[in-house]
Amino acid sequence: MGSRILVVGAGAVGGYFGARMASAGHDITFLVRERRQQQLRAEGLCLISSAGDATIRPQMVMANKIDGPYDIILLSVKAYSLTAAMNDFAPAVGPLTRIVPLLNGMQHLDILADRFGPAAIMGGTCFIVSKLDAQGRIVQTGTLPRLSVGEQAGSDTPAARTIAQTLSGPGFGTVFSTHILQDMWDKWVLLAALGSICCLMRGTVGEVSSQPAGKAFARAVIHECASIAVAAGYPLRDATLKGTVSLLTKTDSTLTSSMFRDLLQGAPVEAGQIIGDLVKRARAHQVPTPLLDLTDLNLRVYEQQSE
Ligand SMILES: NC(=O)C1=CN([C@@H]2O[C@H](COP(=O)(O)OP(=O)(O)OC[C@H]3O[C@@H](n4cnc5c(N)ncnc54)[C@H](OP(=O)(O)O)[C@@H]3O)[C@@H](O)[C@H]2O)C=CC1
Ligand SMILES: CC(C)(CO)C(=O)C(=O)O
Repeated sequence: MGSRILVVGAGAVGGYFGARMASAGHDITFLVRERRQQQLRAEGLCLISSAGDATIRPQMVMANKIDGPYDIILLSVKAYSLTAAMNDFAPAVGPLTRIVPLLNGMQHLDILADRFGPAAIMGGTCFIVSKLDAQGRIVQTGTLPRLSVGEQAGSDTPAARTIAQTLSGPGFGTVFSTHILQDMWDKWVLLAALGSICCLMRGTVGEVSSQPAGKAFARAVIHECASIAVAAGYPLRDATLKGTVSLLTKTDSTLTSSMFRDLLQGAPVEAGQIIGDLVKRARAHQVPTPLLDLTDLNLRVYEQQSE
């Protein structure tokens, strides 16, 4: 019998990967709340995607109807929804359940381990540019999305490989990683730098980099983020760092971070998870981060205005 998979968060990320896996025949159930359930019942779960549009009729469950443990929980809520989500999906966690979080940043790993035990929590990360439109459809743009999963300890076990094989489908690539914490740090450096570039300058990568001082600014932000990774014991490989610099200094790039897109819509942002936690780690290692401090301040003011 195949694994029972609960996707927690039928939004831009979980909805995309979950729908793709469901269309490949995996046993996928989405944990949803009232409003999203009604929307998905009425319209289906619709993907508008560079990898091909699709609409599925998703299998859904509300928190009070969870009927026992699932084998895998794919977690894709925003960081500020994590505590409430953990309370909601707790009945789906049994002694053998593995939780694969796709949140950006790192601090959710400790929060999840405190609640469900370290053995339940795998490492995970994803590359996807997606958002929900006004009708609740998932709009994915750009290159083929990718999901990476692995044991936090880096062990290569048949069980972990099976989970990676299970979390697969058309319309995205899956990587089984034996260095998932490094992958998560690599992604965090990229994302914190991208978030800082876009949020501080209120523009796309290309809009910033095509200004005279833009590339130097982008490089300085990346350097700050990367130096925190070094101090934390997860230095980026030269090729990874070069790739990040190249991606974030392209003058014709329309890339933005999901945090910036949220900010433009006046929505809550994951400032604490993506920037605040990185600044905290920088202070702990005495790494100076004047540009990230500015982003942190900028986003705190935004959050205060939104209260
Ligand atoms: N979007 C992107 O391009 C990328 C995002 N990420 C990361 O992925 C994570 C998820 O982001 P994203 O998918 O964009 O966010 P979205 O806001 O699009 O989706 C989050 C979903 O979680 C649901 N949710 C929250 N709490 C609960 C709960 N208690 N029970 C059930 N559902 C719940 C929300 O449902 P409801 O409608 O009920 O509020 C919403 O549909 C973030 O950490 C983000 O940084 C990573 C890579 C790219
Ligand atoms: C860096 C990027 C665009 C890639 O997935 C992302 O994670 C985000 O915007 O949240």
